[in-house]
Amino acid sequence: MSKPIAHFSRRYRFSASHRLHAPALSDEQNRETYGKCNNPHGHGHNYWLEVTVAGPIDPQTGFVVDLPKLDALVQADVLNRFDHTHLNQDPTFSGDFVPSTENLALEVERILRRDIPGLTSHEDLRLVNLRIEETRNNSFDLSGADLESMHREASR
Ligand SMILES: Nc1nc2c(c(=O)[nH]1)N=C([C@H](O)[C@H](O)COP(=O)(O)OP(=O)(O)OP(=O)(O)O)CN2
Ligand SMILES: [Zn+2]
Repeated sequence: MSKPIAHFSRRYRFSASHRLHAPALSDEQNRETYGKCNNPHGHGHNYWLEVTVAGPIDPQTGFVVDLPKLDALVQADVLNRFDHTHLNQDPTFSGDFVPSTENLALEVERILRRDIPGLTSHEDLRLVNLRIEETRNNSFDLSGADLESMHREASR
């Protein structure tokens, strides 16, 4: 019989600044589109990142994932890269890829999709939801079917 699958979520905190500005738009269009977030001086957020993985529960440990290993991965690949940085200066966001929270979620997903299967020996561990909360009111999810179709596209 196959092992029961469970979802496990873990939250992380990081702080970063950004300016929402699309190089392809005029200054006026940028102001119209992004309003106060287009201020040339930028502004900061204390982001929450929530990572949800799914996989078989190991009958010996009772765990879906080894937490210190997941923490070390997120720390090394995501938090060390973005915490206390200006996102517009990150190479990913230095061109046309605006550092909106949607695009930040896409970049974090790209990194974690690559590295999460390596956390277990069976490689059945999958990233099934990624949430970034930018403010108390704004949050962005990449989830379920959307992630699956992104994975299929990427592996073509
Ligand atoms: N679709 C998106 N819209 C907006 C994004 C985004 O990433 N995707 N980001 C922003 C800003 O970065 C902005 O700083 C958020 O500001 P605001 O909407 O004013 O924030 P809140 O009202 O939720 O919170 P306060 O801290 O009370 O200002 C804007 N839009
Ligand atoms: Zn902002």
